[in-house]
Amino acid sequence: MLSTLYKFPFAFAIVYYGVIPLGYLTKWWTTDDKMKGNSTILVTGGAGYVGSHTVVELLNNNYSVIAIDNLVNCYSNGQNEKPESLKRVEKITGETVTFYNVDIRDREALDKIFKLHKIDSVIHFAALKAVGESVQIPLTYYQNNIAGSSTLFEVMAKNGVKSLVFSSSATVYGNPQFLPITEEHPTGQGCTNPYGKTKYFVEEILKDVCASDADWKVVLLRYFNPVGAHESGLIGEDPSGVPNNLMPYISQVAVGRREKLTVFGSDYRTPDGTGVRDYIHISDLAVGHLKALEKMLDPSFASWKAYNLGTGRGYSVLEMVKAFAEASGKQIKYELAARREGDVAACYADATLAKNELNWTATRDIKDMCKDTWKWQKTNPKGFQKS
Ligand SMILES: NC(=O)c1ccc[n+]([C@@H]2O[C@H](COP(=O)([O-])OP(=O)(O)OC[C@H]3O[C@@H](n4cnc5c(N)ncnc54)[C@H](O)[C@@H]3O)[C@@H](O)[C@H]2O)c1
Ligand SMILES: CC(=O)N[C@H]1[C@@H](OP(=O)(O)OP(=O)(O)OC[C@H]2O[C@@H](n3ccc(=O)[nH]c3=O)[C@H](O)[C@@H]2O)O[C@H](CO)[C@H](O)[C@@H]1O
Repeated sequence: MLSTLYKFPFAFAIVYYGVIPLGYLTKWWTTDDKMKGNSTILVTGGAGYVGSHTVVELLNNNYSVIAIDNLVNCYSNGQNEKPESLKRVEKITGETVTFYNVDIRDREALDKIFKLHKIDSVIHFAALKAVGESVQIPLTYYQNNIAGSSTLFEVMAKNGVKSLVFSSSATVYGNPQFLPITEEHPTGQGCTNPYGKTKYFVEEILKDVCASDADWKVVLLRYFNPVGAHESGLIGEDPSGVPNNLMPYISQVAVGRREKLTVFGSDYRTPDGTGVRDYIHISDLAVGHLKALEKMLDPSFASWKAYNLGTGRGYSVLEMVKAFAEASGKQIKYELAARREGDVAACYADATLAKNELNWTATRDIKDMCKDTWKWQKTNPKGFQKS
């Protein structure tokens, strides 16, 4: 049966998927994943903010990419349309992205993809990520992020694919007990919201999976605060509704979509009283995933390992406002307000381990982060949706 599948992927696709946009079939029919130099990577949540930027780096580095996404948090012209972010990725790279509108909780659909393609590794981004929303609808978050991840891992194991990079977050460290935060910092204890807990729980699941089967290789990447956009200005962060995070809020003030920024807290024990974070350019973050894939090919790499991805340098809210005003030439109106519940005063990484073991270090500074965000925002004031 399997050999038939590989010989006749076209027919298989029609039988199992019914109506599929012709482009995808053409891709299956004409492109042998192995024709490219590097390996084939399944990217879950590939149409999202971090996913799309990582797909650019993968394609630029000769990997073949199979992207899946259920479109819950990305813009598409229709259920059978490739998401706009991935169309833009194709424009940037000149390469085609194979895309499936699939939910990671859909075991059968996932299994078919693993059987259609010879997948070498998985980069797992797909998740719901709004902290406030996760407090309102925790079961949805546990179902999507934990049950979804566990289904994905089961399908991977069944198909003999046991190499994974997981999108984790500095949120697993909770309220920092020391700064800068190293990977040795305790995790899980201070996770105060369901979203943060899902990151911690999935990390724990993966550690157990590695302990049970020595064939698994897992890299947990703990992101600090990803910001910025691809230097082309073609892809970037596209939050729906009012942005929760600082950088997209500032850029929407600059472009005139919002009147002013509310600065949450000016009485923290930080140099100017506002919260300090380790902002990292999204393209640097994306490169970190390629370094993680390379690391897992090292014969000495076994089981799992966690790495911080940050710059190691913290910036306050007011420093970010100033840097963005300089990059955009726009005045950023703001007002000082009370602290936001759940916020910590300061959080920044010790990224030495990633430097030493992944040969990765952030290369873009705060000016690049603001310049690229502004380029994306001013050329796409409404994000990917054109009108
Ligand atoms: N952006 C950040 O600030 C940040 C920080 C730390 C960690 N992370 C993690 O990085 C990953 C990517 O984040 P992002 O900022 O790109 O978010 P995003 O929402 O832009 O991308 C996630 C993508 O996953 C898709 N998705 C969600 N649930 C799915 C499901 N069940 N099946 C298939 N697709 C699904 C969404 O449609 C979306 O396109 C997430 O796991 C997130 O928790 C993000
Ligand atoms: C509690 C919370 O949401 N945590 C998430 C948020 O971390 P952070 O809270 O670190 O990121 P953020 O961008 O929401 O906030 C950064 C800093 O800006 C401040 N700020 C933010 C928005 C605003 O309108 N005004 C303002 O002053 C905020 O108080 C903090 O000091 O985002 C991260 C990704 O980037 C992770 O997803 C975290 O889990």
